[in-house]
Amino acid sequence: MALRTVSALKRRLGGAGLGLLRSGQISSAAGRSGAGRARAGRGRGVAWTRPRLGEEQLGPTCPVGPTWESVSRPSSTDRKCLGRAGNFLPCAAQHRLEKTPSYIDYPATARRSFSNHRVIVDMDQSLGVATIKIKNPPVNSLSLELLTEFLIGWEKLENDKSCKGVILTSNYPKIFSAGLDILEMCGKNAAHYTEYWKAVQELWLKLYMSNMVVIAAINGSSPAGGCLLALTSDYRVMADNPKYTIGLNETLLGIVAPFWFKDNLVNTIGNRASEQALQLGLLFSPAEALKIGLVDQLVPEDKVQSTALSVMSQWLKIPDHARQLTKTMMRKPTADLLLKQREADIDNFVRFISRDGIQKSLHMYLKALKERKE
Ligand SMILES: CCCCC/C=C\CCCC/C=C/C(=O)SCCNC(=O)CCNC(=O)[C@H](O)C(C)(C)COP(=O)(O)OP(=O)(O)OC[C@H]1O[C@@H](n2cnc3c(N)ncnc32)[C@H](O)[C@@H]1OP(=O)(O)O
Repeated sequence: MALRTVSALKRRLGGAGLGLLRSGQISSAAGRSGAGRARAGRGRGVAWTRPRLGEEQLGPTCPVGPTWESVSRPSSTDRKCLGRAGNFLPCAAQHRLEKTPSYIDYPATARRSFSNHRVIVDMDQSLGVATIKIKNPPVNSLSLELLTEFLIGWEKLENDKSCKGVILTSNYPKIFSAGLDILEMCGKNAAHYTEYWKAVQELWLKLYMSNMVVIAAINGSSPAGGCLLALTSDYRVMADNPKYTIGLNETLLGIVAPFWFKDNLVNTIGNRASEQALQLGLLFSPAEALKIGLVDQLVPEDKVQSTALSVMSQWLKIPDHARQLTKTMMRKPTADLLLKQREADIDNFVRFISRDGIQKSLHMYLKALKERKE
């Protein structure tokens, strides 16, 4: 039976760092700027008192990420921790996550892998670099299940003190990701749309604001949400194959890229190019994408992964704290805009996507995709 909710998925995967995720709210229990990072104590950007594992610090005194405290600090009475992306989690639960056994608690060897149904994570511990391969056939659409599993994998890496960089790629050459799963936005109810949009927001916030170096190895087409996923990274290497396209093509589906998609694009390619790209729903060839700065480097198909790795090693030579603070300085204002109005953004999405006209557009787009094959 298909699992349609985060809570259902939590039950199925129970234990994999998930016990703490509240239904409908995918939460970072111990993001790098939160308690997990403090425990790791490797100064990812900011110095602070380092609590030891087992020191229960419940309530408002619990160490939280300094860079995000100002965003939406919980009241001193609500005994909750603020995670990196501004989401709340009971502090005791946060500490339980820290103690949750995972592969990072085992003796270190050069390579470790873990995977769930839709995400493969391969960690090279000697380099401190993980590769996340998206594996959601046929086209790596970003379904709720995929988003949930991705977030679980991401959280594990965030909590792994040896992991300094992540390469994002697809398990299926030719398609990096087909973007948001249209089926998640069609013919469902408001509760489902809410849950789905929360997961989309959460993944974007986590990736966009990660202290790790994130490099996208774009080995195929990457429309809409797929492009957004790539845009969260610090550097984009794309396969130089003119058959592939990348861009925020939402208007072609009769929908509108939310403001934070737009902001991420503007920060990358500038206002004028974004205005045109977004209104026309442009999908760029790799050469065009390179020209406007949507991607940073084109390489032959079989060199995408190795190039991403060598770029990663360059980025990892920069003193970590300086790079992280710089990244935060550059990106925080953009992320804050969403953090300050997450609920309103969800309401907008749910209202917009529930409209009859929008549902009709999405159905027609899906139909056209299918007919293209026939
Ligand atoms: C003003 C207020 C605004 C508030 C916000 C409001 C609105 C919300 C905005 C939401 C933002 C949305 C972002 C998105 O990401 S929407 C998704 C956009 N994605 C696309 O347009 C890509 C569509 N797909 C393709 O172009 C191609 O499939 C391909 C990725 C290039 C791969 O081509 P090919 O290898 O030829 O595969 P097929 O086309 O044959 O596809 C195989 C099956 O997969 C189904 N499919 C494809 N894409 C999706 C998708 N994104 N979601 C769900 N399903 C998808 C396709 O229909 C085929 O299914 P079938 O085998 O059953 O026929």
